[in-house]
Parts: sequence; C-alpha cells; structure tokens
Amino acid sequence: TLSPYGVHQKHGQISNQRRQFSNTYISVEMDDATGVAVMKMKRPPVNSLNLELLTEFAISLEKLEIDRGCRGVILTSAIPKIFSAGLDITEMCGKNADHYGEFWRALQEMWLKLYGSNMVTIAAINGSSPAGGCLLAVSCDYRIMADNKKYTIGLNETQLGIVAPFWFKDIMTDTIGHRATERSLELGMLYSPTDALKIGLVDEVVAEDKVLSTASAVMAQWFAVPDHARQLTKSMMRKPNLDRLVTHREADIKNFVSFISRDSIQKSLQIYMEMLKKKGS
Ligand SMILES: CCCCCCCCCC/C=C\CC(=O)SCCNC(=O)CCNC(=O)[C@H](O)C(C)(C)COP(=O)(O)OP(=O)(O)OC[C@H]1O[C@@H](n2cnc3c(N)ncnc32)[C@H](O)[C@@H]1OP(=O)(O)O
Repeated sequence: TLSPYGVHQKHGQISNQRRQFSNTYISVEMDDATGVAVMKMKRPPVNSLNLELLTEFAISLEKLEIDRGCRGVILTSAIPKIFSAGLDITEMCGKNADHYGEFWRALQEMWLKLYGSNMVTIAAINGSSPAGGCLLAVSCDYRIMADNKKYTIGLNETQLGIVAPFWFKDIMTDTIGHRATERSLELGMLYSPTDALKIGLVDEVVAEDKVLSTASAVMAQWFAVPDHARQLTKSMMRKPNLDRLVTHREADIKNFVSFISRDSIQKSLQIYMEMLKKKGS
C-alpha cells in the first residue's frame, strides 16, 4: 500500500498474536499478546539516517501511537554491530538549500514523534551509535547497550566540524547533566558502553545476546505502572523541550540550512567523508 506520505509499505500477518509491517528501511513486529512492538532500522551498511529512513521512522511511530494495542516500542537495529551511524552525511553535502530544509524538517518530525511518544520507548543499542544515532537512543525512556568495547555512543558532531543543535544538547543535559554535556559536546566525545554507563548516558550494559531479552524484561517493569499516570508524568517532564523546538522550528531549519551551506562546513564534511571511506578501503 502507499501511505499518505508516498512511502510503500508491506503488511503481513505472521501469527494470531504477531503483526508485521515493513518499509524499505524500517521493519516493525507488533506482539498483540504483550503490547510491545520491536522496531528495527535496516539500512545497510550503517543505518545512516537519510530522508527516506527518517520519514519511514516517523510514519511507523505514528501508526504504533494510534494502535490501541501497542503500549511500548523497542528500538533496535537489524544491522550487526551498528545501531545507527547518525545522520547520513551525504544528505548534508553538495545538495541545495531546499533539500537541506526538507531533510532537517524530517529529522525534527521524527524526533518530535519519538521524544514525544506516549508509549514506553526502550533503545536496545546493539552496536555503535554516534551523533544522530545517540539522539535516537537518548530520546527513548530507557537505554540498554551491548557490552562490546568496540561500540561507541555520544554526540561527536564537533569532531566533524559541525555543532549539535539546541534540542540535541537539551536532552543530553537532561540525561547526563550540564557539566558532563558541556565537556562531552565541546570535545565531541564518544564513549565505550562501560564509560557511557558511568556517566548515565545508558542505563544498562548487558551481554550482546541479552540486549533484546533485557529490553523485554524492562518493558514489563514499565508496563506495571498505570499508563495514564506514566504518560502524564512523561509529558510533564518532556513538554518544555518539545515546546521549545515547536516554537523555534522554522528558525532552527533556517539556522541549519545557512550553517550547512557554508563553504567551510561543506569542506569539513567532505574531508570527514573521505576519511571514513579511506578507513574502510
Ligand atoms: C549554530 C548552530 C547551528 C546548528 C547547525 C546544525 C549542524 C548539524 C548538526 C547535525 C547533527 C547530527 C550530525 C550527524 O549525525 S553526522 C553523522 C555523524 N556520524 C559519525 O561520525 C559516524 C561515522 N561513521 C563511523 O564512525 C563508522 O562508519 C561506524 C558507524 C563506527 C561503523 O564503522 P564500520 O567500520 O563498520 O563502517 P565504515 O567502513 O566506517 O562505513 C561503511 C560505509 O558507510 C559510510 N558511512 C559511515 N557513516 C556514515 C554516515 N554517517 N553517513 C553517510 N555514510 C556513512 C562509510 O563512508 C562507508 O562507506 P563506503 O563503504 O566506504 O562507501
């Protein structure tokens, strides 16, 4: 079927209790018996967040939000060793202002839906999660990361010569505190799972093969609290950050477009992409 946003979706029934829907880059398995949906990003090689993935992400969340049977979402990756490499740098390089604006609006939309969700959201971080990948995780209610010192998480934007916008910074501050955020963002720090746990960037570190089962167990604990009370509390905690972006949404897009269009920023991103490609070859 074609959704109102023009994204093709495949629907399938895999049992009486489980429903599945899948787009190009997102697959969702909804378990009606538990009320839990597992949402997986599947954009090889590194789940970088391009316009299409962000749009599918927002639509999938919206569908789950209006599904009365769904109380919680586990966000994870179908790609081994990678949760998400963050924003697709090629969406921010060598394109025109209209494209940059459309891309940023899609990112904002996805974030407003994820951070503002009434459902319990748990990030099952089964791989590296820099920059935009970290934003996804920090926007959830709870974070469980696989215990593998090769994986890293953090807002490393300054290392690319770019700057995490105020709404990334706000939720990072709410998660790890002002001083840790200041240092972390200025230096563009990426943390191992153990160090991320120490500063409170993730809530639990577990063996790689236990990430999903731990997420399900944590979900059951959160479900023990009456939904209406938990939802009102979440909304009270998150409303100021949500309102701030909604109020300044157009200005934020304008800032992004003018910042990213600068020759010096384009050059920094190109150098970073070349460095990534060289490393891979
Ligand atoms: C005044 C204020 C104004 C505000 C202005 C706002 C400014 C913008 C703010 C933007 C906010 C967020 C930014 C981001 O999210 S930028 C993305 C940052 N991400 C990273 O730095 C991660 C980069 N990638 C890696 O470190 C590694 O790839 C990995 C994730 C650890 C995986 O390592 P790997 O060894 O398994 O894979 P690798 O060989 O490196 O990569 C495979 C191929 O994928 C390409 N690639 C990797 N990451 C990205 C990416 N983010 N976007 C696009 N492409 C990516 C990589 O180049 C390889 O390609 P190829 O196979 O060589 O062709």
